[in-house]
Amino acid sequence: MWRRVTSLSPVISTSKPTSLDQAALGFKIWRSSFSTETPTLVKDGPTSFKERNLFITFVLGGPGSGKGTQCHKIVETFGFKHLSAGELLRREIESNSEQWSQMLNTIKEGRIVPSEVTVKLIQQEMESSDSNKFLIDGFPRTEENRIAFEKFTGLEPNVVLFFDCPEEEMVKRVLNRNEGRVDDNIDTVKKRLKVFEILNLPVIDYYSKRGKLHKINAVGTEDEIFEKVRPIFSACAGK
Ligand SMILES: Nc1ncnc2c1ncn2[C@@H]1O[C@H](COP(=O)(O)OP(=O)(O)O)[C@@H](O)[C@H]1O
Ligand SMILES: O=c1ccn([C@@H]2O[C@H](COP(=O)(O)OP(=O)(O)O)[C@@H](O)[C@H]2O)c(=O)[nH]1
Ligand SMILES: [Mg+2]
Repeated sequence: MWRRVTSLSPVISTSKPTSLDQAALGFKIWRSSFSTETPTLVKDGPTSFKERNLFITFVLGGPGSGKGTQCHKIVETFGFKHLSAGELLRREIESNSEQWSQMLNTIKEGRIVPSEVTVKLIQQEMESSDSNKFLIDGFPRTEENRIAFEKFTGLEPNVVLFFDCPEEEMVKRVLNRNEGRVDDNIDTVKKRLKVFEILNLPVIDYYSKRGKLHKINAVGTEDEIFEKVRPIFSACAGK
């Protein structure tokens, strides 16, 4: 039986760091030097971020819920710069960066890469872009990701989108995605769904409580879903 993973009152506490939660899920933990108390990135972010008056959108949802697809439509219509956290990690793996094999194993097992790595990649992309409107797709995945992003960039999202999709539909879409991804197989998808429920729903809950969350029913055609997304940005973009 598939369930709809939309409960916003998770049994798991929202305030604990992910390493414990990942351990609770039975995962081996990728030990990183990272701790939110010992930053290796620039704490509070580069001053240029504050001067740039950025508009940040986080795009969340389970695997296959349509985040990337809707981001492309938002970019076409509203001209955001799209940063997919998963794509940035896959690019790092392909470039044989220092920790590529740990990243690859983490993704294969559906676990979450340490915040230090992901935040650094996102921050670098934001620094090198002229855009002042960013769609950050598939991040933050955990409360620890969220806290690390805020701490190191000094930024918070203006808007958070949550594509709410039944598990059965997400599984069907992922297994038909056909992009040759190492994590698009039934075993990894089951793990990713579990990780989504335990680690990502608390982040969604956090933004819901702060009035930033736009929950969108992600069942329907791509165009039907985009018609629910459009009004969220029309108000600020005049379209
Ligand atoms: N509304 C939709 N209905 C059916 N298939 C969809 C829909 N939106 C996206 N897809 C397809 O589902 C797969 C997963 O979509 P994607 O945007 O990559 O999701 P995510 O980034 O959330 O994992 C892709 O093959 C995509 O073409
Ligand atoms: O902030 C992130 C984003 C992605 N991932 C890893 O990258 C995988 C693929 O992420 P992506 O967003 O591309 O997957 P999608 O949800 O779009 O299918 C995830 O399962 C994680 O293993 C991660 O560790 N941290
Ligand atoms: Mg995606």
